[in-house]
Amino acid sequence: AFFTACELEETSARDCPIFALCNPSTNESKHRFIMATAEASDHDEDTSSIQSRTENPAVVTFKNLEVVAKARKQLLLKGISGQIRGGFWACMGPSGSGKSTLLNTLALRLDPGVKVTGDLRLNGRPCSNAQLKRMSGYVMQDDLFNGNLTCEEQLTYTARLRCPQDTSAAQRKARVDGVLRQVGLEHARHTSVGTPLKKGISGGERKRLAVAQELLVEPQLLFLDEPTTGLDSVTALSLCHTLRKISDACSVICTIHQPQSKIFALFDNLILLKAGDIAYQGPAKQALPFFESTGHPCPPLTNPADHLLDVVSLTRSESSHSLADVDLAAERELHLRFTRPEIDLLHGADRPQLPLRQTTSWLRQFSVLLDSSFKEQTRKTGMIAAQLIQMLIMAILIGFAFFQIGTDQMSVQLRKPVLFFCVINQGLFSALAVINSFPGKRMLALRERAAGTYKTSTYFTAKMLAETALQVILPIIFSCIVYWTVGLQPVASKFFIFTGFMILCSLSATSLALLISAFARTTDLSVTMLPSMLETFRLFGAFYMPPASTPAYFVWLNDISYVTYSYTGVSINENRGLKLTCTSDELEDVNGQLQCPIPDGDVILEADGLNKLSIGECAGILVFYIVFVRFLAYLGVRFLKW
Ligand SMILES: Nc1ncnc2c1ncn2[C@@H]1O[C@H](COP(=O)(O)OP(=O)(O)OP(=O)(O)O)[C@@H](O)[C@H]1O
Repeated sequence: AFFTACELEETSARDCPIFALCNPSTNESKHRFIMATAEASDHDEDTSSIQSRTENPAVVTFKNLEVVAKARKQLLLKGISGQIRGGFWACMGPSGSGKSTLLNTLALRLDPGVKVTGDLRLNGRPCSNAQLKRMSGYVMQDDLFNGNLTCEEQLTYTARLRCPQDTSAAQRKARVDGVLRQVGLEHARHTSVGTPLKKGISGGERKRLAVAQELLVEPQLLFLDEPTTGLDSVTALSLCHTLRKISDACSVICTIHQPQSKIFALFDNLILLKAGDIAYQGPAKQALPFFESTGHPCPPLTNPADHLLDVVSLTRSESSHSLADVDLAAERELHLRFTRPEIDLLHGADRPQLPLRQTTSWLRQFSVLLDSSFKEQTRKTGMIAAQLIQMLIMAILIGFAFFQIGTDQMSVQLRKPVLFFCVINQGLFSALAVINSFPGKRMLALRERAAGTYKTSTYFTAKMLAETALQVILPIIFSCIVYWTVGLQPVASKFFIFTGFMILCSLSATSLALLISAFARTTDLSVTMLPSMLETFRLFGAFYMPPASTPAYFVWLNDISYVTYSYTGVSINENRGLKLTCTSDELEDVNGQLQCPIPDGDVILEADGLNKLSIGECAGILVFYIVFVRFLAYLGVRFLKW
């Protein structure tokens, strides 16, 4: 009775969700009507059967679009053609059929590993990457945020970065409030997004926040890569209801795996892919009748989306059972029936050029990013506390293990390892902190760059500056404890120089960690590479193997190790002017004069070959090292896209 009621009133499928399940009693009559439309549309040159509720939608037209994976020469999209024009579009297909490839190709977010040929037009005109990203939004499958910011702060920073520079603070606030309302996130505006250590908004709310970010600048096209993945059915449906509402104002196209029937009923149009080719393209509601006409009726009470996926997942090996002939015939029929639409590449060319979003200046981007990075840093209280406690424990351990080493002959044996250990310690902890956090941030930066939000250079400079604060404060505290507990030379200038080297050492190690993260990309690979790099630099760090005794073929390792310059710097600082004492038993006769075996620090420096450079030269080399290695890391983030 319910089906009949829906049918009689000609209620749309989305208003009558159960109708979305295949209903044998209605298929036949509907079929006749829809096939007529489908047949008519076969000859419809401009694919006019496309369902659009969007006023003046942007028209994306693609013709003979071919995508080839360069390495394997594999055809990922097989010369497909179509048009996207307003409404809520779903791109469905079995896993590996090319959904993400198509979405990324249309959004011009191309993987460097693929080659694309064919025509792609926006409102009948060729469109550059810069143009498209200024008028479209793209929601990735893995939404990335600054987890320590609240939803409202996240959107406010994005609005400051993406809205035209002359937008007033009040206008931005109104826009942020508007999108929070639009995506149903008002209740969570003051909740932080969350980090692995601190629970924040839910998975569904994260997706909504990702959509809200894109809506801030009123895009004409919104691309979403599997927005419902990882969400429960109720949350997924609610998100799709929101997306459908959004599609009243802009074309929304998403890839989706296996939508429940209620979600399927929300789609206006469908692109169904099968092994890189389009098996169906057109109104979502006409998909079932179309496939029925090709010999694939939807079994009773089956989710239409499941049925469509079953049909396009048919393989010849699967069909080699008793129904083989029927299946093969049906598959052939499917190919014959779906005539590729005639695509008019110039469709929409008569419209005025779509307005481009203005970009913000470098300085504006820098100040917003610096502000948000500082805020993020100050909120990482757990992480900062852990680093502080770790540093305090190490400083106290070193301080009391080498407590007041004094100036006797024995102190020579203790002075070298304590100085070297301080250098190593400063490098290790700061480098580990960076290596664990940077790869995630790098992905966020790449996403924002792809969206045209900010430049890599602004992001990198702001982030470096914000993080340097912590990398400077911790070594200062460390130095204050260790220097006086160990009893190094009690001279103020020497204490400041020692502290300066601890800071330079910490910054050098973090620079190295940044470089590794920038090239290795993932935390796993970075964590694997960092220790071997640090160990190499420790081995060739002028302590175990003084420069004078380093084999000639390894001298270059000595030269590129930041440990060499840090250790040499603190050694010169500590040993210059150091007068060593000895007991009367230890006195030696040298040229008729009684003196200590090692009378002063200069003898130690000479014996270890550490007197080739001055303190200023060591500090200068470290400053150059920090700038150079960070510049290389920037190039890695800027140009490597793997
Ligand atoms: N850069 C690339 N190099 C080589 N092969 C690629 C590349 N990108 C995608 N592919 C291959 O293209 C095919 C389609 O991939 P795509 O990610 O588009 O599929 P999908 O339909 O989105 O799959 P899923 O639903 O599982 O995410 C897959 O076989 C994939 O391995």
